[in-house]
Amino acid sequence: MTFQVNREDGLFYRQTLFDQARRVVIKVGSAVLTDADGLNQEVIDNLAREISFLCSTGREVILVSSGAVAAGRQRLGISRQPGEELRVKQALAAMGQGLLMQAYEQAFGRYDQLVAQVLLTHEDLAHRDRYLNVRNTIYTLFEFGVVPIINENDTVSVKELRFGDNDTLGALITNMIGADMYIMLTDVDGLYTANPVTDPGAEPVYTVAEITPDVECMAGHTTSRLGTGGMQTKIRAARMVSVCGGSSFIGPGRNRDILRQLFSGDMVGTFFLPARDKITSRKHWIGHVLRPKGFLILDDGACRAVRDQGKSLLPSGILEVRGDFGVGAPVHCLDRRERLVAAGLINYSADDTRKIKGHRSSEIAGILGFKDSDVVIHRDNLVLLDRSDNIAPRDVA
Ligand SMILES: Nc1ncnc2c1ncn2[C@@H]1O[C@H](COP(=O)(O)OP(=O)(O)O)[C@@H](O)[C@H]1O
Ligand SMILES: N[C@@H](CCC(=O)OP(=O)(O)O)C(=O)O
Repeated sequence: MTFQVNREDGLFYRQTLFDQARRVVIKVGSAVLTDADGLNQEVIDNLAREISFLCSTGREVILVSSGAVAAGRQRLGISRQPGEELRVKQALAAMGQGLLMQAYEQAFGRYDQLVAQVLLTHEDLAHRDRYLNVRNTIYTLFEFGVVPIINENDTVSVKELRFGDNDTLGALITNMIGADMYIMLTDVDGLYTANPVTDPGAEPVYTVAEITPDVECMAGHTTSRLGTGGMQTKIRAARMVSVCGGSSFIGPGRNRDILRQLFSGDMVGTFFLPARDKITSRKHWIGHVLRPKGFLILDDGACRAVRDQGKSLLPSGILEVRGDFGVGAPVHCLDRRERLVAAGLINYSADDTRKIKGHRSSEIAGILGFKDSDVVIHRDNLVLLDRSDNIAPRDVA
């Protein structure tokens, strides 16, 4: 299979990238942290030991941790019901987040490692000033030698704008702070060619050079009662990190020495190499953090110009405009079959874009009575996406 590299090359890449990684984000999922009785204290103690060890090697580490809902459930003594309402989960998270932090505070305390709680909503990352504030806070915590422990602020997150799974949140944080590596610890040994829980013939994948549609097809949803998103959200997260130049890893969170093993070059779990063509942090923010306020359907020529020739989007290539948005809003560009092509910040409002669609740039001033730009989306504000980046519902946010 073309997306995989051979074992020797894989080992070499891993060793080099782990040696060089100075800033690392570690995400630990509900499937590992929690069991039927709530938080698994042994896993928390072990994580604290392993992360304190990494910090002692001079690395800056962030922990993205789930577990608030499970901890709240444990304290209230109520079991999980099928189709549980969001408000119930939010109430459980409100109870459990404090308990989760208490568990970490104690566990890290044994190694004299300081920790801090950072709770985020999607809105915090979608507003550029808030995004930069969060980043500065994290950098300052690093200066103090503190490990930030991040979770979604479940209690205030509205349904439509939730990260939902912490895989995505961890990837956004990795790119935001320019971390070298994103480590996702879960309840399976890594990525398999199919879900190993349901398919006994599934084989482990060690090193992924490029996240092709073949790789995406391997990923199934979660079969655990505790996790959210399964491998699908992990692969998408790995892809987001890879296009920004970082590497990712998926591996077994219950393995006692997992971080020591990884950083000493053991061949465990699945490693994803950085993409060859990386995008800037600003383009990452446009394409992966912002949710679209509208959609543009493009003709084939416009898709080719944007995707293959790196050009700006002209009004002549737009077939249809969906949604109601203002100047500067984030929009998604789709092809005729409604497959995702790109995301960008638009130079005209929805009403004005509807008026100029299908026309030449030289006609804009005549139609609108003004012309702010020849192009509808400038290529500096345009980032290519594909099917697997589609995190937004097709109706407008
Ligand atoms: N191809 C695959 N390889 C490995 N695991 C897979 C695959 N497809 C689906 N899975 C599922 O993904 C689960 C891990 O994801 P999830 O339950 O969301 O964990 P977490 O809480 O750690 O994020 C595994 O338990 C497994 O059921
Ligand atoms: N934010 C929620 C967890 C979300 C969640 O389950 O995510 P994941 O760990 O990716 O399966 C909590 O703290 O309980």
